[in-house]
Amino acid sequence: MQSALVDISYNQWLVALSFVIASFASYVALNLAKRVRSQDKSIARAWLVGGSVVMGTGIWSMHFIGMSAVSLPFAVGFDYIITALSWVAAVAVSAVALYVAGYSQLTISRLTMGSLAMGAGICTMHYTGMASLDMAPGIQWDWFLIAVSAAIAVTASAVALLIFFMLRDLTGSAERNWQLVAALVMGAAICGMHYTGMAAAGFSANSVCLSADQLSGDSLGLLVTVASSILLSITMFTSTLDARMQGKAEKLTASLKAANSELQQIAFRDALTGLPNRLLFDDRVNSAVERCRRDGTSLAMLFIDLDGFKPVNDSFGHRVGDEVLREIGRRLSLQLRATDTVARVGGDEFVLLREGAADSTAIAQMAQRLIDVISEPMTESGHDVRLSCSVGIALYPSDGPHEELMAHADAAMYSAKRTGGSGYAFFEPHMNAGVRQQIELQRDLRLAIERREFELHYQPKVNAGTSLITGVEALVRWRHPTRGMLSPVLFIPVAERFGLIGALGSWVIDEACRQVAAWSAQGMRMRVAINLSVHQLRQDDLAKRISAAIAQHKIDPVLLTFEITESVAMEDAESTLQMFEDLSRIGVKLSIDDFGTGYSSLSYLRRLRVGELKIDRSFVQDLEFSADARAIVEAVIGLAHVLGLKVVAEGVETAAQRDVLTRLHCDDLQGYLFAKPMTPEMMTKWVEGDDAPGTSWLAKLATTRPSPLT
Ligand SMILES: Nc1nc2c(ncn2[C@@H]2O[C@H](COP(=O)(O)O[C@H]3[C@@H](O)[C@H](n4cnc5c(=O)[nH]c(N)nc54)O[C@@H]3COP(=O)(O)O)[C@@H](O)[C@H]2O)c(=O)[nH]1
Repeated sequence: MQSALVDISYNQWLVALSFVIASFASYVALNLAKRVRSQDKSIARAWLVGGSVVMGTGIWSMHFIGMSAVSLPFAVGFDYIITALSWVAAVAVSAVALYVAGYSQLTISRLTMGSLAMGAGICTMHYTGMASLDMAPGIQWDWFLIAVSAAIAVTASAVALLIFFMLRDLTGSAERNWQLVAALVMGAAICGMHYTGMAAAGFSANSVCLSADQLSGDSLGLLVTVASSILLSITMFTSTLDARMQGKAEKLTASLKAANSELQQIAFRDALTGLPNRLLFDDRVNSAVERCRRDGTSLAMLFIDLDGFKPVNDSFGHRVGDEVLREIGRRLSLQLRATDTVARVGGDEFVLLREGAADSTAIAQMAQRLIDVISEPMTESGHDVRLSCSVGIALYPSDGPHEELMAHADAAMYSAKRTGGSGYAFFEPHMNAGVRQQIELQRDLRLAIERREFELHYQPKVNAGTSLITGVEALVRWRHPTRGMLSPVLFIPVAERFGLIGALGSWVIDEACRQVAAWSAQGMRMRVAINLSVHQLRQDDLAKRISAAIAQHKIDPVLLTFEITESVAMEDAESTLQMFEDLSRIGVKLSIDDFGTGYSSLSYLRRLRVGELKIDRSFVQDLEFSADARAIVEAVIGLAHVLGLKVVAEGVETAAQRDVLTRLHCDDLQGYLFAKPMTPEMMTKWVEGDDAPGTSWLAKLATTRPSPLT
């Protein structure tokens, strides 16, 4: 027979306190849930363990304070062991919650399993906690309210998980505000479960609490509140600090990653097309060759050179040319298989590497496909462009060691070009003759740059009217250890092709400056003209390098003239204009070499800050016999004078040529008639010539003299 139940009343302050603790614990729990998602697995694990203890303690204290809020008409106390077990249950619930929160996605099954496990844990904690009140007679339970409290526990857990996953994408104050709202909702849900659970318990009026002598006392609730609040606050502080540090570390890692990929992009990518550059391509070839050796497979290298790109660049301008190259890069990329690599290795040159090249028929089909896609018309900046390409193919291992593969593919490409372009050719040994020589020359050239095997020779220019020397042109020679003195015609193109012209050109500039300084020291104020190749002209720091050499040798910049061929000056008008501006700003003079072989426009010439035109040797040679050549030279001289430019005729070999040029008012003359290029020592003697040594550096050439040959 059941006895009458006592009316349970609650201390409202403690109820309110239990709500605050529940909300605080929820707020901290939401913070901790983010920490267990740390990238660093060991940090995540540490937060899971520590977080479960703290969060469990927080929830448990709420429950404990809630139990203490009940006022019963008899003394109560809590069984030590059972109370400790209820704490263990709270920690276990927290571990489940944090574990589920650690997943990157909340699936239905995770939500269901997680909330059921958490609900079960909360109920276990609560009812174990209730069981720590050892009552006689026992507590009379209202099973309906128990079921409701269990439902609230499961629902509150589900809501907590959902809220956490929803909050994850928020940042800053929005995140903090919503976290607070969510914590209050969760606090209310936890209290709802707890007090429903409490309402399910009925105590007989004649009950005695057998554990009254164990955990008890009025200040116990306060003690638990203070202890758990301190614990929660410390955890909250640590977690916030960790989040900040991790945020900073993540930002640092992200910016390091970005800087790294930017560096990679610069180092290994062609800036214009974004394709791999020569460096990256060589690296891929090395790896591919390794695989071929290991697996006994083969690979193909296709060298693709555009037919007709230069006229497009010249007529439509550099910007359209760039767009065309980008489009070609894109078209080639679309033809790639996952293991292929395509790179841009020169102005209009691309190379494609195909691993596991099955047979030559398949490769030929591929080459034809590349030609077809490149030949498709394109419209760039309103200009219709139609190009084609020549493709040279070299296979590994059949076409030789991999160091020579690109040169062989290149040679095959030239062979395809020679037969009219828009076609492909497989490498054949007879194509190799020139290639091998170029490779050897390139190798020797690298050593020569290190060993300084070069010399500058100087050829005078004389005034057509007075025959006074007006300056000299510096011409480089290579004293090859076995082949003797080599002409720049042989090695300058190789230096340009293999990227060595920068180093060689810098040496020439430095040596010419040194010689100007040496002549100055001897009392000879000699003007020296230096040739610049296209690659040098496109070096951003060219003006800086020249300035540095001028400063180092302490010479007057006006004594230096830089000669750039007309076709190079025309190739990229905008950047040429810019570079000429930069060079004239440092005080050096500029001259257009081989004039008449390119297609300069008058307006362009006016904008270029040049002071001199050099008429190409081919016109000079025809002067004696061709009226046309005379007419052209006369027109060029007239035009140059109108523009305020000095005219130099190069390649003057006969007295008759000299006389015609003098009659046409050409300013200066240069050629074998006066002297061949010579060493600086010979040049000094030649200059001093008939005059008493050291009296004057001006050699008055009344008649042509036999020239010292090199
Ligand atoms: N980028 C650089 N180019 C350079 C440098 N040094 C030379 N060069 C270029 O190499 C080309 C060949 O030069 P070189 O063999 O020295 O021939 C020069 C003269 O020897 C030759 N010349 C001079 N007078 C006559 C002549 O009466 N007849 C004749 N058949 N040849 C003659 O002409 C060359 C000079 O030409 P140019 O430069 O156009 O004034 C040549 O293109 C050089 O420019 C270098 O350091 N860097």
